[in-house]
Amino acid sequence: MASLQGPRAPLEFGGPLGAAGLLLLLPATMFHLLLVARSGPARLLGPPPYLPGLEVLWSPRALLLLLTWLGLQAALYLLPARKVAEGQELKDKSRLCYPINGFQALVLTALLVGLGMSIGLPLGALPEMLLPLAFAATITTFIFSFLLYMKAQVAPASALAPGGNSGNLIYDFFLGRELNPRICSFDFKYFCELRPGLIGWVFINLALLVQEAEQRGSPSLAMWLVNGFQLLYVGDALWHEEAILTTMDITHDGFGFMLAFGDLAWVPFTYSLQAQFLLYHPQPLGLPMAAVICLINAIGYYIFRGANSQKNTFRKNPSDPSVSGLETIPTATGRQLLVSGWWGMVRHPNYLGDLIMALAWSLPCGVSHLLPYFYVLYFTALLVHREARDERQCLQKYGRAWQEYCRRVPYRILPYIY
Ligand SMILES: NC(=O)C1=CN([C@@H]2O[C@H](COP(=O)(O)OP(=O)(O)OC[C@H]3O[C@@H](n4cnc5c(N)ncnc54)[C@H](OP(=O)(O)O)[C@@H]3O)[C@@H](O)[C@H]2O)C=CC1
Ligand SMILES: CC(C)CCC[C@@H](C)[C@H]1CC=C2C3=C(CC[C@@]21C)[C@@]1(C)CC[C@H](O)C[C@@H]1CC3
Repeated sequence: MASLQGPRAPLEFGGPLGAAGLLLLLPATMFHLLLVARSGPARLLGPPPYLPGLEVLWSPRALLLLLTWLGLQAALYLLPARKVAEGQELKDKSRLCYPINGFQALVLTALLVGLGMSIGLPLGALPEMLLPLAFAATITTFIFSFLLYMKAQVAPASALAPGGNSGNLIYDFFLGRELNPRICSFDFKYFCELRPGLIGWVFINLALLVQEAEQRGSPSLAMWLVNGFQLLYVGDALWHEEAILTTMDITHDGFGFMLAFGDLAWVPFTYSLQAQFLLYHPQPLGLPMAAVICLINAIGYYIFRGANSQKNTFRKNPSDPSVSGLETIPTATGRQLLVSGWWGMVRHPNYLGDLIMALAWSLPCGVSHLLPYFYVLYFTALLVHREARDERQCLQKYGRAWQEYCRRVPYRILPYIY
């Protein structure tokens, strides 16, 4: 049976009040963005054009489509995988196994959607359904998070996350109580983190591109760039799926409303904001500017992938020739910290690359509106907050060695600035 964590576990996200605020603010922001993106003025900070009633938001067809999508992704998750990876060691010294077949799921989904389109699947009709789909996803994640909360009631104490077990219902519902909720070998958090939302984002983008082609004869260059960049990002995440097993989402955070809503609603419906904006507000983009934006995305991707791969290779095999020459700091845990290469430049080079890419995704939308830059603003806040959380956890894990790392590499994300 689940027991509550010790009284000293620090509360995050502003405690119960912050969690309650975010429970309302996150869905409200998502609907605001969806409504504003299709409005004429498209003002991020202005009021929404109208407040949709239940007859606009609720659609059994949208719910059915969402459930079919989740079912399809779950079926693809259960297909034989090219590899089964082991996760980090758990409190009880065991390790869970995870199928590595996310990229396969993306390719098979693309084939199925392609096949569907060839026999008349109206993908271009999807943009009109985004509001009811987002509403269905919101209701589904509230119900899902409640079920996850209830499941944690009967989980053994060793299965609980370090946070999310404060005893406060709202806080624990938001953060998530159980670390790796599973039914048999089906891992809900791992499944949600990379599959339905991330792959859904790509296909929502594609639907917006198809709709633009139907409306204007062909997709705009700006729409191609946004689709291409974000497909690269999602394809990369699924190709390197195993890397997710060492992220704080999998190793530290419980699975509750924050991640369930983030994965299943926030990612597909707000990360596709640039493509939504472009459908309703076409932007001229010349080839020279497009080339500059491609270069910015390439630089961002180079840093992001270089940093992530360097750390992942080092963590898997420190004597790999590509990392064995790097300078390191030993820690009391037996693990080492890289202090040269990408990780000697700033303490989170992968975040820097990710932020540069975020900028490249918004630039095709021009500079006439702030709305398409919402992702850059939100993502900066998310990564600054995430960096602080990671820093706290690393200080706890590595103590003096972490302090030494901070002394040797003083900047967190942006060299000489932050
Ligand atoms: N698009 C989006 O919405 C989001 C994208 N991301 C992206 O996902 C990726 C993963 O991010 P995230 O999980 O936050 O964190 P990181 O991949 O940056 O992992 C942080 C961990 O890396 C290890 N580490 C830190 N410094 C060093 C060092 N010098 N040498 C060796 N290991 C070190 C530590 O863990 P240990 O020592 O235990 O290995 C630390 O806890 C990033 O590229 C990020 O940009 C993240 C969040 C949201
Ligand atoms: C809006 C909420 C307050 C927070 C929601 C957070 C989630 C949207 C993100 C938490 C960590 C994420 C990661 C990714 C996507 C966004 C979420 C789920 C990636 C899968 C994106 C692709 C990268 O290559 C890996 C990322 C891991 C973390």
